[in-house]
This record gives sequence, C-alpha cells and structure tokens, in this order.
Amino acid sequence: MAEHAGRRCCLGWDFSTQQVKVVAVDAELNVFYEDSVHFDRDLQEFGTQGGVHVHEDGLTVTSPVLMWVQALDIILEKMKASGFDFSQVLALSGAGQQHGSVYWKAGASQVLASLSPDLLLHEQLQPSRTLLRVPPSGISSWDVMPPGDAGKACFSISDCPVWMDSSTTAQCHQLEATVGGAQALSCLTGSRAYERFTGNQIAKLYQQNPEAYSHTERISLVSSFAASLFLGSHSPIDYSDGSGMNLLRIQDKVWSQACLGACAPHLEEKLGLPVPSCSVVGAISSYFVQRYGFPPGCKVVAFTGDNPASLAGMRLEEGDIAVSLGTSDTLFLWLQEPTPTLEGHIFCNPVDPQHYMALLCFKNGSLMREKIRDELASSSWSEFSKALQSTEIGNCGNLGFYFDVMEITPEIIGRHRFSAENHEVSAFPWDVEIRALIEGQFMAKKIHAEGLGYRVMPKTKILATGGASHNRDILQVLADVFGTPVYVIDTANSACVGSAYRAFHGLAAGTDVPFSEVVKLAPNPRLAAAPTPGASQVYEALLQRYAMLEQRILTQTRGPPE
Ligand SMILES: O=C(CO)[C@@H](O)[C@H](O)CF
Repeated sequence: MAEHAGRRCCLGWDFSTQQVKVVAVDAELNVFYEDSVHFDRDLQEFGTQGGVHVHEDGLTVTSPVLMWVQALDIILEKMKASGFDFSQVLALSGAGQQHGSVYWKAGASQVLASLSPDLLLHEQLQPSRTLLRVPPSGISSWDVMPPGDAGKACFSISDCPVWMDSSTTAQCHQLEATVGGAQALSCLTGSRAYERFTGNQIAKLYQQNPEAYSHTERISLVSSFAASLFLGSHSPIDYSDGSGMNLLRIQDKVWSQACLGACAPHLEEKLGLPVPSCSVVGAISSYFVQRYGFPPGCKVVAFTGDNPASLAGMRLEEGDIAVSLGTSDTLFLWLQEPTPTLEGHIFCNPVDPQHYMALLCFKNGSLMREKIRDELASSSWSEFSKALQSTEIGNCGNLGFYFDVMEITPEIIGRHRFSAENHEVSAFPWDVEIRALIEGQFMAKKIHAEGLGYRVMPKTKILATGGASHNRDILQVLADVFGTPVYVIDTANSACVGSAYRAFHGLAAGTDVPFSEVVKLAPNPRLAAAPTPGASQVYEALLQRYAMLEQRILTQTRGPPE
C-alpha cells in the first residue's frame, strides 16, 4: 500500500472496446500503477462479446453505456481498496474508442453536477431502481438503501453505436451527396464517409428514433463522455477525436454546417464547441474529491480517441511513422500538410494543434504473413527469416501482391505476381515468394503514406509495434524500403500512457511548452534495424513499378479510375 503513497502523478484512462484501463505515471514518467476491468469477464451481466453486442442484422454493433460507467466504478473502488493515494493526482486525461457516440438525455447535466459521494456512479446514472449505498469509507458492506431516491435516466438510448457498426451506408451516401462527393467530404473532414463515423450514426438515430434524438440534450464521443464523468458536466469534444465524425472541418477546426445539416437538425447545440486536444476542460468534480480524495485542483485535460492517444504514447514526432504490425497493419503518420484522399483518415494532431495525423489500415497484415509462413516455411518463423536472409534486396525485380481477403488499401483481392519484365507469373520459388510478400507489404505502406502527403525527412524514424515487430529480418526489410531506421516500442498501454503524458502536457497549458519537451524523460525506443547502404536506390525504381502494377490490377478488377 505504501507503494502508491505520496507520489505526485497523472492518470491516463482508456475506455476501449473490450475494457477500461488506467495507468498512473509519476513526474519522472514512470508507470507505477495500472489496472483494468474487462467487460466480458468482469461485467458478465451485460452479456457482451469482445465488449460489444452484434445485432441480428449483422451490421449494427453497440455497447451498453452503463457497462462503461460501472467499469469505472469498479476500477476506482479497486484503486481505493489498494490504498492508491488519489490526493497526489495532479491531472488526468484519457482516450476512448473512436467514433462511438453517447446520447445524454435532457436533465443529465443536472444529475452529473449533483452526484452523491455516498453512491456509485452507475447507480445514479441509470434509470430508477433500488439503490445501493456504499459509505465513503469504502465497500465494507453493501447496504441496500430504501427505494427512496431513485436514479434518473441520463441516457436517451442505453446501447451506444461503436466503431464496429457498419449499418449506416445509406446515411454515408446521403452525406457525400450533400457535400459534393466522397473526395469533397474527404477534403473537408479528413475522410470520405465511413459507416462507423459518428455523423452518419447520428443521422441514423435521428431517422430511426426521432423521439430519442429530440430528448437528447448532448451527444458525446466515448472520449468526451468519459471526460464528462470526471468533470461532473458535459465535456467538449476535442479536435482530434472530433476528426473521426465526418462533421469537423479539419483545416479551420469548426463544425461543417453542411455536414451538420445533412445529418440531423439542431445538431451543433447538441455537440457543443470542439476544443484543442491539449485543453484543460475543467477541474475534477466534487464527487471524486469527496468519495476518493482527489485534490479539488486536479485538472481534467480533454480526452481524445484511442489512436490519437496512442500516437502521444509512442511520442511520435514530426516526420515519424508508427507501424502496428498486427492482424491488420495500421500506419500512424505525423503530417504537416495532409493530402486527403479516398483512402485512410486524416485527423487533427492530438499534441500539436497546427499539424495532423493520419491512419492507414492494411487488412492483409499478419493474416497473410502467417499464411505464407505456413504454406512455404513449414509454419516456422526461423525458416521464414532464412528466406529473407537468403534473397537479395529488391528480389531480382520480382514483385508480389498478396490479398487473401479484400484489401482496404487499396481495394484489391487475390495474389498477383510479376517478373522483372512486368509479366504476370503464376508462382515464385518459396524464398522469392516470402521476400515478395514482405517487400510488397512495406512498399504499399510507403506509396500510400506518400499519397496522404507523408514525406520521409532526414530525422524520420519508424516505430514498429505488434507481433511481427519481434522478427528482426522483417524489420530489416521495413528499414530498407523506407530508408530509415526502425525502432521497436512496447505499446501495450500506449493509449493510457499517452493520455497520462497529455495530462502532464495539460498542466503546462498556456506556457507553450511543446509536448516533446514534456515527455523527454520517457523511456526511449530501442533501435532494431538500420537501412542497408544502397537499399534506397534499389527500392526507388521498384516503388515506381509497384505503384504502376497496383494501378494495373485495380484497372483490371474495377475498370479505369473515375
Ligand atoms: O475505427 C477505428 C479507427 O478509425 C478503430 O481503431 C477504433 O478507434 C478502435 F477503438
């Protein structure tokens, strides 16, 4: 218990798809406390799978908002029972799964502002039922209160749409038509219309449940919803997570009136004004001071999306790229001048309000690497590595495209192989095939990153994370294709840790201290691979051929570009 006593710190929260997680980070940026509540395991009464409910239509995906509230209650009670010294918390911030939306019912702000410290949050935010009183001294006994003060319903709908939902295609088409097409919407908001993006979800709610919409006083993202719980009032949406709604003009950081109007009436007043992601949105509410012992001056820094928070946790800097090599591969880019396209997503940068970040998702990531490993390298990563070691950089001009499921970036499916003379061939020798897979995956990443406006800079570094980042030979190809050093970093808690870093940055608010200065004491990533001399020249020519052949496949499969 003494371990957590007297250690001034910031808290970082992550309200993700499957759990609520918290870390405590001290002034030297060491993580000294972490805990989590897993929805499926610890809140089984809600019956989620992977933290969500997939509806019968197979398209609608929601999560119960009260599950998120109850998870926060559990974590805070566990921290309290463990002797965590809340009085040392200087500030807190957090992250939420992007695009999800919470609909606060008229009157919710009064409930938020008058929470009783004798009760748990979820007992006061849920519809009226018998309440449990847990004295501030902690959970010594669950005394059942007389029916008396029943909680008031605070939410217009109890099941919130989340990022896995894909039921709003009609609303996406309506939105794009309103603003002049997919590319016009992308230039305006950073992305073409996506089913999971919040504006389209709001449009669906308004069209299918107008009564719930009319009873809604405030619409939050998961991030700003979580911040509201700590604030005791509605927290504003931050620029970075707000960029995932198809509603925010990413250049001038204001709501697009055209997009708002296309989705639902009176929407701006339900959203409130967006704020810079580094904003201090207020002090923690008295509920947390009285029940848990937070200091009254504990600052709440705007919460943001999980991916922007991860960018902060990885301490990405201008020109850097983070490559998450997981089931699907995700690229995090830091951009100064974005070029919005029909691929990927441009968000306002969470730690530098003048800049941007981008996300690019490649669905055929580890899925393909493991399949080729099983087919050609006896399911052995060491055999897989031997193939990379025994084949030369540039693979003698052989190029491959490997998409066993429909790829997102770009929309291609199937396996396509080309000789040095650009003739399509049906097979490669096993070792050539392995190198063609890895070189092709990384050349695609470089080409599509540059399509979004990314440029490798002299100080650029690549931060690799995820399962495949444990294979040094794969990272060597990544370093060679990009011509930049590759570092590895543990990102298990990147959204939480990034949120704690952002809380520290919020403490310096108004002093113009850059985020990089605030986090300079954080552990540095480890160098894993440096580019091979001469590799850049080989890939400079190969990249041009790869881009040309990718266009050839696209034309063959979907006709000439519009
Ligand atoms: O939809 C996504 C990003 O656009 C996902 O990464 C969610 O943020 C995961 F929670």
